[in-house]
Amino acid sequence: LGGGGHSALRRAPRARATRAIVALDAAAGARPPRGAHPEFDRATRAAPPLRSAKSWVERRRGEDGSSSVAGRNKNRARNRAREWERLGDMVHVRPAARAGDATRSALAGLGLGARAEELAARGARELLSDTEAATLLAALPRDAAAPARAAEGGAQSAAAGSAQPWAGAPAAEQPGAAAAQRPRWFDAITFGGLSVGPGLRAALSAQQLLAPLPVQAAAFQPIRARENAVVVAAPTGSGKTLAIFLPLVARLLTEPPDGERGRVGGAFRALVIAPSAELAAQHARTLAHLLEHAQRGEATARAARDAGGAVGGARHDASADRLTVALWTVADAAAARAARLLALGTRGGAPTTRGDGDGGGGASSTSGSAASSALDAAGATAGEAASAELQLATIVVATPAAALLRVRLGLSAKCWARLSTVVLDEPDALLALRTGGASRAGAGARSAREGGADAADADGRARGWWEDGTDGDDDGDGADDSDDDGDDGGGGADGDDAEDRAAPSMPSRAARARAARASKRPTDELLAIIAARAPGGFAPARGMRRDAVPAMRALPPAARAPSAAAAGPRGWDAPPGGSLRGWDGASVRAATSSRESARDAAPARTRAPARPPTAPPAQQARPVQLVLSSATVGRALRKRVQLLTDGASITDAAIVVTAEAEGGGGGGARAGGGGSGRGRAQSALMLPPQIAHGYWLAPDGAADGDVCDDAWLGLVARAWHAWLAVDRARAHGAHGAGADRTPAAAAGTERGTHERGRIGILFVRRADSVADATRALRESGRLGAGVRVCELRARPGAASVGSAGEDGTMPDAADAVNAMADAVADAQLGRTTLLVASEHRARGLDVSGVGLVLVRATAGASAAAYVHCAGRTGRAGSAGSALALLSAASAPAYARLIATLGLRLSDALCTSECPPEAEAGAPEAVTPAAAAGL
Ligand SMILES: Nc1ncnc2c1ncn2[C@@H]1O[C@H](COP(=O)(O)OP(=O)(O)OP(=O)(O)O)[C@@H](O)[C@H]1O
Repeated sequence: LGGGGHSALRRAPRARATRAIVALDAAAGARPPRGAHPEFDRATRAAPPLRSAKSWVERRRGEDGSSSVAGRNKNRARNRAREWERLGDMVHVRPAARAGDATRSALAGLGLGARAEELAARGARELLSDTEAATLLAALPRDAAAPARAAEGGAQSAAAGSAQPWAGAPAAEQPGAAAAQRPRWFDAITFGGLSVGPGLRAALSAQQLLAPLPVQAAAFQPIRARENAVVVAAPTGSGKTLAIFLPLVARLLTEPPDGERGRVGGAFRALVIAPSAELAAQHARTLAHLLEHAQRGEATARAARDAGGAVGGARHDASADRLTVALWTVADAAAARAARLLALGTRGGAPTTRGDGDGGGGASSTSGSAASSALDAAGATAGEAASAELQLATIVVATPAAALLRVRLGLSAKCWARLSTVVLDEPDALLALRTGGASRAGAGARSAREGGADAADADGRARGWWEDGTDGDDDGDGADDSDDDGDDGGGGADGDDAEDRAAPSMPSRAARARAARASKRPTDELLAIIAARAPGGFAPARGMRRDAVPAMRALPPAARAPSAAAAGPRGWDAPPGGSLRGWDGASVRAATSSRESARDAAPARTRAPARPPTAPPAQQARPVQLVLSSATVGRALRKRVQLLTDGASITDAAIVVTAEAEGGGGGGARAGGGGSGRGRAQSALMLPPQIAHGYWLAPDGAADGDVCDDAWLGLVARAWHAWLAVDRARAHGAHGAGADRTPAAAAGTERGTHERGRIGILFVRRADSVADATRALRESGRLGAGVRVCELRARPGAASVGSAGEDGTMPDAADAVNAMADAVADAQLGRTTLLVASEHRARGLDVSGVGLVLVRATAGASAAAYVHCAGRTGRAGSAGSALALLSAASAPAYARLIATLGLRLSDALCTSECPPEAEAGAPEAVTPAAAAGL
């Protein structure tokens, strides 16, 4: 096969490997019939011609297919890999093409001769469909993976081009060497092959998840092995959530926390930060499900072992064995009160520091000793409450502001001792990138002052691409907070909300402004604190200019420099010069450290802070793993992460896992990704290719923005009905060219057939428009009598702190999660639901069966926001439609966006008047990579 083929296969988990086999088959002469299926024709036109793969294979046959090919020409190999993957897409549309012999010879060529025989024995005269492949692959001996991994060297040599026939017998019957020759990709095609234990596998099969998706296979080992930094970049709906949680939970389940042999549960070991309460609640529920099943499975296995005396009859301490998950999405009353006092305590006073002779820190500013002691009392109580919770919770899922509020209140040093992983889900939203745009002028200026990364990022190429205020920035800017509620990642709005609830009398505008300022970049601040408090910090510096990171710069040197940490535990000593000035959270931090030192080493006010009593010796500490996951990983984000992880570049600092080839098909962002290898490996915005895109244009004069007037309601209704018609036509199999049939023609086919429920999501721009839009749509009745219209949003107060894992239950974390579950259940009963959500909260939400996304496009719409909204449909390979609702003002922006993303518009999903710009926006016109400045 040559190096290219092998490197493709080595990287390939189940689906791709299957496809590669099929592609090989086709290339070996079994050309699938053109015109057999309209989709197939489309695919063959869009994908590179089969011919090229065939000639490539033939060429390679004539050459020495040795590993040196890959070594000599990596780029070429990568290009070939892409071809394979694209070819592979076609397997879905030609499951019945006949090529049994060719398949067998392909399998034999891959060293899988016995499998080929097995296929033949089954009378398989067809190419493998995905289902067949899954069946076949599931039948493989699970344990076969172990010897292969043990003899990695052999596997690598196989992957590098020296494949030898694999006997194909079950592992037990194979000589170790033969098993070792199996290519590694082959081992990763089942969850068992990934070393996912039986408990976790039970959790997965309870959800009918039978084999890992590509990104899950790719990310498993790096995260499981606690690599310092892992970036998971894959299209929306490609399975990133489990790609991260599976290896994380697998590790937590099997490895005792650092320094605690024999103990698995309890103790805060992982922090998952999500940009919205909705997403955090969804993650908490996913984790709770995994833990519940996994631990039940483990408990059963252990009971069996106990019964057999394998563990010497020792009784397990249940609490030490159980992992639990806690959800922090809003501040609890104590934390809110403490935060209020903190704000009051620092009112009007410049942040003071330990170094200036006042060991009490920032609490001792102009507000006097009464406020200061109240602050200490409230903060200590809240801090202790949070600390106590962390003694029980193994995984905390939180929004940044909610986590920060508790962390600031002074978690005891003990809490940090076992932390091993921090997950930033949607890091670009969490880190609130500001890369240009008028509304960011102030932020840009601030960044420039701070010499931060933002100024450097704000170049022409990145501008506009990452101008993604909808994803958090707006919330971070105190003045804009009024347009949102709850706790967006951008900035601590939840803290404010909680304050309002807990202490309605509080709102001094100045204090609120200060609080907002202090939490301007809560994720940065959180990471800075973690870097300082967790014994191992983040990964060691490599050519890092620490001064470039505002939050890091504010940290005391002992906390910042891993080399310094080696000399002694991290603490809160004042930086040289005794000033913490220049860091937004300085006063709060000073107050926090004051309380800690008061607890840890009284009397604190007269002496330097003591070292945390329980911090393990620095030389034992491993760095905290940082995992980032997003469909939109671009240049600016990489730069920020580079700084946060102290890496010379993100590719050096982190293992970057992408599954772009799997999801970024012909119409998606990948269309333009054929540039440099770097651009491809770290592609920018990714939407799966099976989403059909379209738009509906409002009548002239319709307002832009979230106005719920008659014209707008009519537009929503028209788009909704048109989609229903198309979707029904598709579902009833009378689609002909599928999405390309007209709604009217399609509508005629629906009568007399069984209806399944549909789920759509309508995105409006502002969170406070959600309720209005929902009400207006309900009252207008234009969607039809049977359609339920529901808000998809966590109401402040509905989210709660809770834990799960002990009994497998999760408190009702957020209305949003329940609304999603209801919609799915209703759809199964044949009812149709339209969920209404705000763009801010689009990221990560996973409602299975969403067929339509309606995006209310505005003039300032950003590409990333569109990707995340549209990505709520077409998940895990399912079909979906994304319709933009345009006004005259927003149409040009939409057209640009479509061109930038390289999307194709579906005729059936567009109004007849197509904006000329959109028509002109051929996929090749602007490549995403170029637009993102990759
Ligand atoms: N191994 C699997 N097999 C089949 N379906 C899966 C598998 N893993 C995950 N899924 C399904 O894929 C869907 C999307 O997964 P997930 O939410 O992790 O996507 P994501 O990549 O995080 O998307 P986003 O970028 O939008 O957050 C979920 O409904 C999930 O149940």
